[in-house]
Order: sequence, then C-alpha cells, then structure tokens
Amino acid sequence: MIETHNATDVKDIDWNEWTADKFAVITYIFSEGKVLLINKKRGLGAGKVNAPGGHIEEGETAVEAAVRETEEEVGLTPLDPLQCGKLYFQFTNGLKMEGTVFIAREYKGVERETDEADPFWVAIDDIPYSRMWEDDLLWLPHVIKGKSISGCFIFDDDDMVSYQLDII
Ligand SMILES: Nc1nc2c([nH]c(=O)n2[C@H]2C[C@H](O)[C@@H](COP(=O)(O)OP(=O)(O)OP(=O)(O)O)O2)c(=O)[nH]1
Repeated sequence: MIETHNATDVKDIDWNEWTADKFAVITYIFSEGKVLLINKKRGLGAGKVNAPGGHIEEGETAVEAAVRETEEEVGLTPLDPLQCGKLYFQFTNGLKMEGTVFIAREYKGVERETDEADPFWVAIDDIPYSRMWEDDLLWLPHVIKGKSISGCFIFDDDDMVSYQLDII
C-alpha cells in the first residue's frame, strides 16, 4: 500500500484503516429559505466562503464543538444541531482531517462579524459554490434535501484530486 499522502485516487487508500489527526466540525444554520455562511478570514480555507466551524477540543463532543465554534465565529447559538455527514480529507501535504457536518433549523442571537469570520445569510438557491471548497457542491445540495452523506476526498492544497461520496 502506498503512503496515504502520496495517493492520487481515493481507491488507493484503505479508508477503513485511515485515521484523521485533526477533527473539525462545520455547522449550517437554515432559516426562512436561507443559510448562514461566512467569509472565512483566517486559518485553513481563509478567503473562501464556508459555514461556521473549527476544531473539536479535547474533552468536547462534536456537537459541543459545533455550538461553541458557531458562537465564537458568528455570535449565534445553533439549537439542537443534527449531525448529517462525515467528511474525510487526505491532503497531499500529509494533513488528515475528519469533518463532521451539522445542520440546525433554529438558533438564538444575532450574527456579528469577528476576527475569524464575516457572516451573511444567503438564499439556498444562491449559495456561492464557486467561492467554496470544491467538494461542497457535491454534497451540500444533498444535505439541504435532508440526506446524510459520507465522503472521502484527496486534496492537493485547494484542488480536489479524487473523491468518493455516499448519500445515505
Ligand atoms: N465545507 C467545508 N469545510 C471544510 C472543508 N475542508 C475543511 O477543512 N473544512 C472546514 C473544517 C473546519 O471547520 C475548517 C478548517 O478550519 P481551521 O483548520 O482553520 O480551523 P479554525 O481556525 O476555523 O478553527 P480553530 O483553529 O479555531 O479550531 O474548515 C471542505 O472541503 N468543505
């Protein structure tokens, strides 16, 4: 088996043996036909549009991280976030990241800009996929339709090299 960071095809990786070394969450809040997105100001994916998110801290569950990161980044509290997907990213620079996707249909608070993120509401039909991570267009529409997803991806910096997606 080749080293996972040298893989160029998701089929080259035994994903049952693969384990992430970073664990992150991403939370999409939906309300009145719109979704809350951010212009990400720093960290991995800076300059892209994404949803609020970040790393799971030690001793924290994924759902706790989803609430904390959303509060920290945009000042909103998602209510009853529901897990609806897992994303497994192998980067060619060696980074292995697992992302857990949450959605929430209710929230408290008023969004505000922070050092990390500039939040905005956008109609679901106008989501700016061309300014987002390349894989989002593959799975976010399914999540919006209420499906759960599981995806494995190889990324070379910002470029998606290969993927496999299951819609559940
Ligand atoms: N939608 C989407 N999100 C992604 C992709 N790849 C990827 O790392 N993310 C998310 C996971 C994390 O929420 C975020 C990476 O954030 P980061 O490593 O800069 O961490 P951060 O600064 O936001 O968080 P933290 O250090 O404050 O914990 O981007 C992707 O392909 N699509």
